[in-house]
Order: sequence, then structure tokens, then C-alpha cells
Amino acid sequence: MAYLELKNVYKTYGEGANQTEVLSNINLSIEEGEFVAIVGFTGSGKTTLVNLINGLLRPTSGEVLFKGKRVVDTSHERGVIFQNYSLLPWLTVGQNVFMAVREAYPKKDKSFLKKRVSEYVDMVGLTPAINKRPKELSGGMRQRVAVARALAMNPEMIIMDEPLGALDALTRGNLQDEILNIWSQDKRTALLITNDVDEGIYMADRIIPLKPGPKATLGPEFKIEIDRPRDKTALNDNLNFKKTRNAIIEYLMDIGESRKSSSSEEFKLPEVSPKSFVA
Ligand SMILES: Nc1ncnc2c1ncn2[C@@H]1O[C@H](COP(=O)(O)OP(=O)(O)OP(=O)(O)O)[C@@H](O)[C@H]1O
Repeated sequence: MAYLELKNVYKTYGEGANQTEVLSNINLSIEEGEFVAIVGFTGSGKTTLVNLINGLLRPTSGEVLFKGKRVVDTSHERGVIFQNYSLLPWLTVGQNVFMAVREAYPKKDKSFLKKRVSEYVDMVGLTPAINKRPKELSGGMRQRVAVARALAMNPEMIIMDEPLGALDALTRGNLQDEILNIWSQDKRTALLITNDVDEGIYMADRIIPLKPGPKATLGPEFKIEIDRPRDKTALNDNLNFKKTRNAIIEYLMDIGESRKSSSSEEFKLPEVSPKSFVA
């Protein structure tokens, strides 16, 4: 039995003339302990997909199953790191993380909760800002609080909706490594939605493209055959990295091109920084 399974999932917004079929016939199966990345075009329905998996939305048809049970609501078994951080503005950094930890560990005493809060705030490098409120923080700092808050809840599955996009390269790299540490420690299961192909290759076991919408579907999967732990600095010289990167980019460019020629809409390709593609 797959850990997370989406079977023939369709999602439509609106009614009548205002109806948009955003996702079409999505089939996805993730095994326990796997790290899967979905690389998507801007506006293709990535957040819709995340919300179907975390239980904030229901499919128009088809089903989303988590450990064999239909997802009907949110649950802290599935911790989501959103791209827009969603912190409570009247609480400090520490209090925001504390609230989440208390919800995840209702039976634990205050000293356990406080220790966990300081551990995770420290992990994202925000100990000096622990008593600040969100409005006193930069966007990147807020996003780090959101990462700490989600991971401190110890979710069985970590779902990430472009969580690191707003961060500078150094912080982004550090958080990628922290997320990988946490994922590998207890054999967590992870789903990363990203528009950064390199991030997907560095972190995931498989990459699956989400084609441009409307009626976005999943493309063929690309297996990442690079041993773990992966060395970021050595990746550029890794033959498998280059081959996989080339194959994914070629695929994305092809579907971007074919969509462009059959539609007047413009599609923005997922993020790729210029690099040498010689395999
Ligand atoms: N509640 C809603 N009602 C109607 N349309 C919606 C709703 N939410 C999203 N959409 C539409 O569905 C499509 C996909 O949106 P979604 O936010 O899932 O895409 P995305 O890939 O996450 O976008 P981005 O890359 O900009 O974050 C868009 O055309 C959007 O306008």
C-alpha cells in the first residue's frame, strides 16, 4: 500500500462559464520514506495540489489517500510548509513555534515544549529574534520561522509548497540540508513542490513535472540516481546530475514550447540557472 496516493484526481474551481479545470487526472503514489519533488510551471496548480493532499481542499472527483485512508481534513501527521509563511502576527517567533509544538504534543510538559521550541528556532538561526513579532522580521526570516514551526511538530509526512523560494542562496542551502537531515533521521516521507530543478535533484529521490494548466497533469517521473548524502558542491561534476538535469530541462522546455504554440497564453518555465549542460 502506498503511503500517499492520488487516484484519478480532478480539481475544478468555479461554476458554469467561470469554471476552470485546474488539475486533470492526477495519479501519484509515494512510498513511506520517499522524497518526491514536483516541479511545476507558474500557475499550473501546485498549491491546489498541496491543498488537496493536506486536506484543505477536496477533489472534484477522484481520491486522495494517506496511509490507505481518504484525506478529509488537515492533520498534523502531514506538516505543511507554505510559501507565504502564515504566522500569527500578534505572537513572537518563539510563541508561534510554541503554539504549534503544544498542538503536536498535547501531553508533554512545558519544559519539553520550550526545549523543542528553542531547538528548532536555533536550527533556523533565529535565536536572536526569538522574542520578535513577524512584522519586525524580513520575509526570509518569517519563512524560516514557518520552516521551524512545521518541522518542530514532528510530522510523519513533510509537504513543502515552494518553501524556500524567497530566501537568499545561503539560507536556502542551509534549510535544504536541515530538511534533508530531519527527513532522513526518522525515515520521514516528503513531498516538495518547487520551481527550481536543481533543488529538486539535490533533495529528491524522484522528480515529477506538473504540466502547465489548465487541466494540468503529471508528466513522466525522473529517478535521481545520486547516492546520499549528496554533496552540493560536487553535484555540478556528477554525471548523473548533469544527465538528469538535462533530461528534465529538455522535457520542460518541450512541453512549454508545445503549449505556447497551441495557446495564446504565455508560460513561465521553472527556474534554472545557466550552467554547462555537457554530460
Ligand atoms: N479558490 C480559487 N478559485 C478559483 N480559481 C482558483 C482558486 N485557487 C486557484 N485558482 C486558479 O487555479 C490555478 C492554479 O492556481 P494555484 O495557486 O494552484 O497554482 P500554482 O502553480 O501554485 O501557482 P504559483 O506558481 O503562482 O504559486 C490558477 O489559474 C488560479 O487562478
